[in-house]
Amino acid sequence: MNQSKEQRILNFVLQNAVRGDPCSVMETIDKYCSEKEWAMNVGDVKGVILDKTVEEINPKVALELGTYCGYSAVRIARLLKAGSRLLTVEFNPEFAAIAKQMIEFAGVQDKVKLLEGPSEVIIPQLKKKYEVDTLDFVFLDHWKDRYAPDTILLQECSLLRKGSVLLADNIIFPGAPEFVKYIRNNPRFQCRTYPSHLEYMKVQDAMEKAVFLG
Ligand SMILES: CCCNc1ncnc2c1ncn2[C@@H]1O[C@H](/C=C/CNC(=O)c2cc(-c3ccc(F)cc3)cc(O)c2O)[C@H](C)[C@H]1O
Ligand SMILES: [Mg+2]
Repeated sequence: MNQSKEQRILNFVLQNAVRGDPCSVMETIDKYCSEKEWAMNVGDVKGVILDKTVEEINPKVALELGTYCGYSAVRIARLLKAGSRLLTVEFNPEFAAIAKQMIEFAGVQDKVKLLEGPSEVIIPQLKKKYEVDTLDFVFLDHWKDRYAPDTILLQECSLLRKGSVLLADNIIFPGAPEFVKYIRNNPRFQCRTYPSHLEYMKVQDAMEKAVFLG
């Protein structure tokens, strides 16, 4: 049975990156995906916007929706201070298994908890089962039509507090029109758009930052 693209990405990292070095893992994934096979990692260009947002917030508790191969989980976790944690949600078992290996190879496994399952099931479990009070930072990068419903669900589960920051990938391409409409017209969020480029391509994309006002 021939390998999946995601397995090929992981193997390329295992054979070419430096174990325990998150930057080496990110660079190796970016190299493979820009030279060999494109994949939907946030990438090195939009990744800088993600980095700056995480560094500005310095979250104690961060949530990622849509782990995929673990690229952005490694990217976020490398910036977390001691005692901080990233909860990342992935419902595809094959991708979860690949991401787990990617996170462990990068050496950030002590900061990352990979939660396998759909976000609409996991989000309501965060308080009781995963001992979350509120979330400081949420990175949305899963199915684009799920950004808005999951943002509503986060509020319904009282997981956002005054100042919680959401950062959403792919606002232009593939686009998340329902989310943009919902969040920009919502007086409870202060929004800002960060124009950028689609990972590994010369195509316009953007990220949306939304601060919950409580
Ligand atoms: C219903 C369950 C919801 N709950 C869920 N709960 C848990 N996990 C979930 C849920 N929904 C999805 N996931 C997981 O998240 C991942 C999904 C990621 C999705 N990302 C894109 O579609 C995209 C496309 C392009 C793109 C650009 C240009 C192109 F030409 C083509 C594609 C670029 C980009 O940067 C993109 O992020 C993963 C594959 C999938 O298993
Ligand atoms: Mg994306």
